[in-house]
Amino acid sequence: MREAAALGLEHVTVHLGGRPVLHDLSLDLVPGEMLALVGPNGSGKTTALRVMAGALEPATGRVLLDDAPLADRARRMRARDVAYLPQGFRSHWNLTVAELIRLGRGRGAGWLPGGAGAGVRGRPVPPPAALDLDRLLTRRLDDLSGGERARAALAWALAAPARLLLADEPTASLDIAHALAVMRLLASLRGAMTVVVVVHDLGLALAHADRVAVLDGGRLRAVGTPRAVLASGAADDAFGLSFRPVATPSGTWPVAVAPGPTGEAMADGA
Ligand SMILES: Nc1ncnc2c1ncn2[C@@H]1O[C@H](COP(=O)(O)OP(=O)(O)OP(=O)(O)O)[C@@H](O)[C@H]1O
Repeated sequence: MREAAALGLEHVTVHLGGRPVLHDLSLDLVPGEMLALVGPNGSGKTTALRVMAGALEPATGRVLLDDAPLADRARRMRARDVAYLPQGFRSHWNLTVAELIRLGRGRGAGWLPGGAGAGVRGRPVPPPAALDLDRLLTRRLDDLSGGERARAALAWALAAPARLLLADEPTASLDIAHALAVMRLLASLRGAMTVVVVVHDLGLALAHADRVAVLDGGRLRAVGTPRAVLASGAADDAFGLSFRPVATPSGTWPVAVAPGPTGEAMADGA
């Protein structure tokens, strides 16, 4: 099996529209980990992901993939190692779901229709059913709902042979059950792939990621285990809310909670 990718950002600064958007961002991904990137709107999550994907050149600093500058890698080689799922991904063509997935495979991978267990160069490839796509394979993208299209887009990204997945809000348009299924699926790829996922639902992020990175105002405010990040207060500061872990009937999940509209927690039994 090929090793999961190691990626590092070294003192990355990005300016967009004449404004600094990322400030001196340094972050090392642990090979095979799942890292959730969280932060308020406009905090720089998409920009950071684009830099990691090599889609955006930093003004200063550099990006290393397996200890070599990403910028030195030919675009085609980059695509073989890094699967980047942009926010609100749209295909140029009105393909069927199966065709879109084949397009992903065209980046050198092998999608296995309906087959689980086998994989791409040793990496397991989830079957379409893992994204609830098995009944949608012959449907065209324009005829799908937003959430169905989002799941097809993730399948496209996962069909690549990449060892690093950069997924920008893959759960944004999904219902709670599909969002949970996607996070569980990404978590199941740990070890074989390094996964960075931008997610707005802090509960999902904290419950599934090995580590969480909090961006705020283009700066990295905290990075660490969900428990440590929650305890650091970085999320509270970034969002201006109060989050805390709660015990659930299924165990001690670090679920993020915020006050209700009145500023009060919901009363027991309400
Ligand atoms: N092309 C651009 N030109 C100028 N400013 C930009 C450009 N793209 C993004 N920005 C600005 O950069 C900042 C970071 O944007 P980015 O998309 O990285 O944020 P984000 O954390 O992903 O936000 P969201 O949660 O809303 O998706 C924002 O203030 C945004 O307005």
